[in-house]
Amino acid sequence: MRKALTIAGSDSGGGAGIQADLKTFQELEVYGMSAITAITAQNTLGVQAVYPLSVEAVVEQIRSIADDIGVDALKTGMLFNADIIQAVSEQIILNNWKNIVIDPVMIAKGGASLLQQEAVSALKKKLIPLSLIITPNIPEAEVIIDMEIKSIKDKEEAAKRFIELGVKNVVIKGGHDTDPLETMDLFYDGYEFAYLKSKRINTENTHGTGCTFSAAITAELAKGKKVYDAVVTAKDFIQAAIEENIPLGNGHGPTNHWAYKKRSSLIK
Ligand SMILES: Nc1ncnc2c1ncn2[C@@H]1O[C@H](COP(=O)(O)OP(=O)(O)O)[C@@H](O)[C@H]1O
Ligand SMILES: Cc1ncc(COP(=O)(O)OP(=O)(O)O)c(N)n1
Repeated sequence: MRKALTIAGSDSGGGAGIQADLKTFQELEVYGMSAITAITAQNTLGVQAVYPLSVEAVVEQIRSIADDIGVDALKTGMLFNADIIQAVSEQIILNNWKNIVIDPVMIAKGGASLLQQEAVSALKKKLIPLSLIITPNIPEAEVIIDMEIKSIKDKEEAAKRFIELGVKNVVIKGGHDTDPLETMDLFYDGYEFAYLKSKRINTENTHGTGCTFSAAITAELAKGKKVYDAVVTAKDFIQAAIEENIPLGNGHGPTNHWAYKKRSSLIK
């Protein structure tokens, strides 16, 4: 059984964070494990409260997993502060883990901050150089790379600058693109660009799309897929999950983690 770890925050509403990651791991048939960095009180309307855990609590969870079960691939989501980023980076080096997916979560849909501003520098200096792939949305890429992204050319330039930070691959996601009909995720491995396009689904229920997308990449890497192939599967997974989104609550509802597998079994 292949094993995937998520180091991220808990979303009590179940649409994003640890909960979205574990649902995705399950659907893609890898064994899911978690190290929780923060507990959020959250629902479809937004984040009502954030309770970060201590560095010690985060490290102890990672150690318990590393010492006994092992990890084939891991992703990070909400890391909240520079001390947690430093500690997670140290654990990655100590365990010589290579299949590292960074979802540089910064701000939730309702505007709540999930990463302290001063932690961006630790993310750039400590964690990004250790990672196999990073999956920023456009606002996150703009903060990390410190440039405006308005066009495909800008996305390409930002992708090149990510590689200069030491990460091996990057996907700049297109959920925040202005095109009303299409989303385009730009993949770059330092050599070639690939443009992953899909029909934009007209829905408010997109809570947790970034978490689910990066968790799907992690699951596929854990199974031994090549990076680009993992990204292509993740794009199909998130497209199906958004198309069959679940209208729960009064705000941004979650995506449907069952949709991809349900469709695959119908195709067989
Ligand atoms: N309305 C939509 N229709 C189709 N795909 C979408 C839509 N919104 C987001 N996506 C896809 O979901 C994934 C997450 O993207 P994005 O929303 O940019 O991330 P985040 O949740 O981190 O802000 C990407 O693959 C993106 O193309
Ligand atoms: C605990 C937690 N982690 C991450 C997020 C952000 O998730 P994301 O997939 O970027 O989705 P939205 O916040 O845009 O819906 C979160 N909200 N909570």
